[in-house]
Amino acid sequence: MPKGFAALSQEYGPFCYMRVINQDFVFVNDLDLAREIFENRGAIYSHRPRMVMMQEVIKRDTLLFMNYGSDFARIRKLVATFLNSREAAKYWPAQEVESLKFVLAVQQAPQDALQLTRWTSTSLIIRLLYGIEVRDKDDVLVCLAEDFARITFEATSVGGWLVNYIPILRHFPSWLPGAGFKRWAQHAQTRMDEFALVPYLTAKRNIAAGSIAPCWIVEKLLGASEPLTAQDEHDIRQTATSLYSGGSDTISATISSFILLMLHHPHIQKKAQAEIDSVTGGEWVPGVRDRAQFPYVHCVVQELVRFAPAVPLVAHSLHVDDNVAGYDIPSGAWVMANIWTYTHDATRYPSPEVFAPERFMGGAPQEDPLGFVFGFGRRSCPGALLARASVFLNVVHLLFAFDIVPAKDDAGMEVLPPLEWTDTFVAHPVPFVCDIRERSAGRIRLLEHALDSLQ
Ligand code: HEM
Repeated sequence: MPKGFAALSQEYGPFCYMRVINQDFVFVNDLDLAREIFENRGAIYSHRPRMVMMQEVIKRDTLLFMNYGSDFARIRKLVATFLNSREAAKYWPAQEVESLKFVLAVQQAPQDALQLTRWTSTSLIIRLLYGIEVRDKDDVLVCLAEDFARITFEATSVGGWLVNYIPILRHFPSWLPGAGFKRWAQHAQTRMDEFALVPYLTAKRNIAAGSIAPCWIVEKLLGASEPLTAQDEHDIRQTATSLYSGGSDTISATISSFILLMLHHPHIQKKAQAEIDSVTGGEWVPGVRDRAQFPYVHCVVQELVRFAPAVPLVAHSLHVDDNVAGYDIPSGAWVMANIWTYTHDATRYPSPEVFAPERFMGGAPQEDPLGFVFGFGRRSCPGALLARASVFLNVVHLLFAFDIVPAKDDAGMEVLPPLEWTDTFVAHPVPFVCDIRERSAGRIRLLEHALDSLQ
């Protein structure tokens, strides 16, 4: 999908307009224009489009789907009590624990590396929000996060549901012929309710039993100076669900992309490992506070999010007609930030199809994609700092411990999986196999020791 939309941009330029049935779509294909629209004109362009299936049939009210207004402001303010730049370092120890657990689990079951990326990202967010430990990759909370991501994609896919274009259909009873979408929605709603309620009710039970680890929910439920109203509790639950849904799939996709890209670029893998080895001597395990000592690893992370942005396309909307650079943008249009196109713009990133961390080094580095792959303006990703620290940790710990190499087929030939990504809202590499080999037993012992000292 992103490549398809990028092709549209090459054909039609910085703006591309299309109408599907009765719905207007505007693709913003140029980064400067995106900044003008989503940042300078953020007071107008911070709504989300009307997505009837998601918002009104399945009735999801997570932050990602909320309109800009007073409810949004209230939830975003609560989000800021969990994620803000002053408190980011507070989470580093937990992030280091989760990253080390992840790498040690990969050592035990390298064939499960991709599923383990889902486990580690879900585990981190669940632990910080709800104080619950997610024990393994088959845990119900990991499955719920996976289902949430799948249902979100299916419910919001453009052209997927007639009800998105003819909203009155949402009033059809589910037994009528042609109302199969209602039955699908009922199932989706049940699953999404479970996603919101299972961790929340588990945390509340643990609070009642006096057996909960420090976490955001405890701070909010027990730390309030006045008794909580039903609205307060609803907001706390909604905020936690918003963060759980925003955080689990995106980091997992980024780390899976990293593994795939390392298979294709062994010389870059070796260069990053050489940096890690020269700094650590292979004798200590890096943490978040050591980031500045690994400039090349940082460039690998920048190139990773440029080459394979986890969220390649983002929809904003507006509630008044507007005109930008001579183009009319009608009220209610889906105004799409075509992030994949910005990261593959050859005028900004020469030879964009080449994976080259070196583009961010030297006296004239190319623009840092971390400045825009998390979105724009008032809707930009609140989890960016947390994500940046976790991606760094996962990358540096994987490279410290392993060589990531192609698997071999029955004839002993190396199999290099294709560089292909799913066309879902969060883009994962198409599932692939690879071989992940320990660099030395001593390094694994160091990781175990680092984990013991943090727990
Ligand atoms: C590599 C990891 C991540 C990437 C690439 C990413 C990217 C994005 C993007 C592009 C948006 C939409 C911004 C816009 O509309 O302009 C977004 C929204 C959001 N993200 Fe992230 N994200 C990541 C990790 C996280 C994490 C770890 C969390 C939570 C802990 C999170 C929570 C959210 C939420 C709640 C929203 C909705 C914000 C709103 O609608 O106001 N994200 N993210």
